[in-house]
Amino acid sequence: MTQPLSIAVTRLDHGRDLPLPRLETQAAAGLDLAAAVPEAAPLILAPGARALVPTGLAIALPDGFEAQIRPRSGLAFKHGVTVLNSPGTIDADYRGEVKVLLINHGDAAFTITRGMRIAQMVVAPVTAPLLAEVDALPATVRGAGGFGSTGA
Ligand SMILES: O=c1ccn([C@H]2C[C@H](O)[C@@H](COP(=O)(O)OP(=O)(O)OP(=O)(O)O)O2)c(=O)[nH]1
Ligand SMILES: [Mg+2]
Repeated sequence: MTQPLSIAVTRLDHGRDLPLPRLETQAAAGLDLAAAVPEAAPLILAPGARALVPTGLAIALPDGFEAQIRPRSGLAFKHGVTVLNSPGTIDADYRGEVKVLLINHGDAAFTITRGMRIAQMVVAPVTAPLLAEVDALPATVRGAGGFGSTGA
């Protein structure tokens, strides 16, 4: 069983009445994020349009972790609505509102209502990369081959 990781969260004024994100099933990888758009003003995403959707949440990840904002496959499959910058990156030192950059790749307008689950947030460990410049890199069989170099 995976050890739970405690993450401090605050609900901002415009998200106060929305439930905190939770794992929808026992071993789900992502916490579903809900849209904190006003009840009286749903956000209408025209075909081809994008929008930064508020979640009403701010978090403080422990050092050594990031959060990734990923699409929900159901929205992508049924409506062509996905996360434009997927996976969005939430840095451990970010204290602003978690926002979701959605794009409508579908051919119909998509309406985002308050509380609609629009994306999911996966928390993952990161390294602290320290670049060490060298004159030559260690040789490998692949070398510089890439972008289809092994065939179709
Ligand atoms: O989908 C996203 C992506 C980013 N962020 C917030 C958290 C993240 O820590 C910060 C910066 O994100 P990123 O580094 O991807 O954007 P940038 O264009 O490089 O902006 P910055 O110069 O602020 O780092 O914006 C979100 O709320 N949602
Ligand atoms: Mg950045």
